Amino acid sequence: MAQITVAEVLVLLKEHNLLLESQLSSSSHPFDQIAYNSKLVTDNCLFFCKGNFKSAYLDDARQNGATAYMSEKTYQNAGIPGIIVKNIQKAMSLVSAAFFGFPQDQLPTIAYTGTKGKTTSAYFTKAILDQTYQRKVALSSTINTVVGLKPEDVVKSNLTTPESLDLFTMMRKAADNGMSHLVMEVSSQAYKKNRVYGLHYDVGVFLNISPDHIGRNEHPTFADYLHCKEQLLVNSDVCVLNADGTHLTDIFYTAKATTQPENIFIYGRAGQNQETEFPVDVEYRSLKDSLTENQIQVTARTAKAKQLNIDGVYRIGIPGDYNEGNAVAAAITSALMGAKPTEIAYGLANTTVPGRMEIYQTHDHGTIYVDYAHNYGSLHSVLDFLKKQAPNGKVTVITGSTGDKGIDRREGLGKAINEAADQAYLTTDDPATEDPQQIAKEIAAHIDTSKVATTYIPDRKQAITKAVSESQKGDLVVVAGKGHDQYQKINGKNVPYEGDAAIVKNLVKGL
Ligand SMILES: CC(=O)N[C@H]1[C@@H](OP(=O)(O)OP(=O)(O)OC[C@H]2O[C@@H](n3ccc(=O)[nH]c3=O)[C@H](O)[C@@H]2O)O[C@H](CO)[C@@H](O)[C@@H]1O[C@H](C)C(=O)N[C@@H](C)C(=O)N[C@H](CCC(=O)O)C(=O)O
Ligand SMILES: Nc1ncnc2c1ncn2[C@@H]1O[C@H](COP(=O)(O)OP(=O)(O)OP(=O)(O)O)[C@@H](O)[C@H]1O
Repeated sequence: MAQITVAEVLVLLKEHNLLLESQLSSSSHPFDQIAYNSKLVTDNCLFFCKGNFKSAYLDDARQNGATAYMSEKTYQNAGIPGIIVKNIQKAMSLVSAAFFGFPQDQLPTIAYTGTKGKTTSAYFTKAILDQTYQRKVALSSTINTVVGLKPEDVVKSNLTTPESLDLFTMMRKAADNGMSHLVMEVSSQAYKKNRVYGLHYDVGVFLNISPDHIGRNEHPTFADYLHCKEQLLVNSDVCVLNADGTHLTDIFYTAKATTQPENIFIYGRAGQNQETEFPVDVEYRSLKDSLTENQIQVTARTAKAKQLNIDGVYRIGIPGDYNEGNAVAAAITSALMGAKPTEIAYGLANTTVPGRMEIYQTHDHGTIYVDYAHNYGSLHSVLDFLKKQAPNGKVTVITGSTGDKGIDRREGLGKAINEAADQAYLTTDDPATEDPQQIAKEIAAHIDTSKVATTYIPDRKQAITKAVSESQKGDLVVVAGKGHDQYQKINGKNVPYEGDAAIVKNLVKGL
């Protein structure tokens, strides 16, 4: 049973210079539970007060069995003693790791960060390593969290990277279930909010960065966004970097500050004019990229890369030329964890990722793609790819954009549509407290509507139905932004929604 004593908590906090005051004397009395949500508190619990906290939650926690609290401020009438710390998020992460017995020591971890491709790369990696390690690969991703082999060990995720206490809980379960590795996505918010403070990874991958998540409640500036993402490299033993993205020099020197260059692997597309003074270790070239799959040739260029033993031709079961880079990242990280080329080949050919370039064929109408693209970088990649693949077919996109966050996405989506789509249906996507029609207008402001026929249909299902049923053979229709999400976030509520994939799946039956 997981436990931690008061003395252990205090030593840990002192070691990290986080302790301000303790109203508890250092003792070997253990806490049986730790929690940050008062509703989940049980007997003899150490309760963390963090975030948008109300003192009523502390009363609730005490009534449910909390015997001490930890917080950045003192609550005079708490009725239980407090441990006051400089930074509650950092303290909670450190205490959670210790409470659960440092599960990361039993679970070699591959972590992905990047503006785009984290989920896809994580799924590729899990599919490969599942071959090598008899499916015993745990996963922490935006879509699902996997801690074991039973159906109940797979649950839907709430965040891309969970709160620290939840992350260490899942890692403990995975280790106890005999899982051999963990593949996880690490968002920039996870660093901003210290959800992964103190966690080290065996391999950390920096996929790419482009402006996103900048604004209210997220990152104040691009520099802050980049800084947060780069923390993954500072906390990784081996770093894998993509030469095809921007800011490589900055990213490389961040990695080099804590990692020997022989443990830094750079991969890139052959013939690409990369922004790099560093040699590319693993090069790939596209042999085939079609509307249904890719094929790549991977070649090691340096001595350390040759030791990975991954040279060869690989088929990738998910379309989109940008998935070639995601696949190479997964091949490198899997090889570092012991995967053989046959296992890499199987994993890359057989991975599917819910809501990422899912293909739905019709008999007499167009081909429909359900994809999670919801900013400039991703929508541009998808539309650009499809336009190149079907120069004579019409490319139609159905999309909206979120309210109250990612405001700059509206311009980005409009730009991407303007560059490569022939037709756009603007609709609703998690408008929160905003008016979806106003959001659509802001997207449309960046579209030359004399060139790209643009229509606003508020009901998302109606917009999808119209676009799909009007498409002709050879046309390509992209339903972008929501994938399998089964809700619309409206005025603080998750309003049930069928999901793009479910709607399209039903629609194409009769077409
Ligand atoms: C702004 C922000 O980061 N908020 C996160 C934060 O919220 P918070 O700590 O302020 O929590 P809160 O819900 O306001 O409640 C305050 C505290 O009171 C407690 N409480 C509350 C009610 C009660 O009855 N009793 C009680 O004890 C809560 O458990 C909590 O500890 O901690 C919560 C988990 O503990 C997160 O769910 C929440 O993420 C919000 C919802 C969120 O969606 N964040 C997004 C921006 C995010 O992190 N996204 C990234 C992906 C983006 C990317 O790709 O970069 C992600 O990793 O998912
Ligand atoms: N390497 C890439 N470069 C550009 N676009 C990509 C890349 N990989 C995936 N995409 C696009 O981004 C979308 C989201 O991909 P994925 O879920 O793998 O990324 P993510 O980093 O997990 O995204 P998010 O943070 O939005 O959850 C895909 O549906 C696809 O449109």
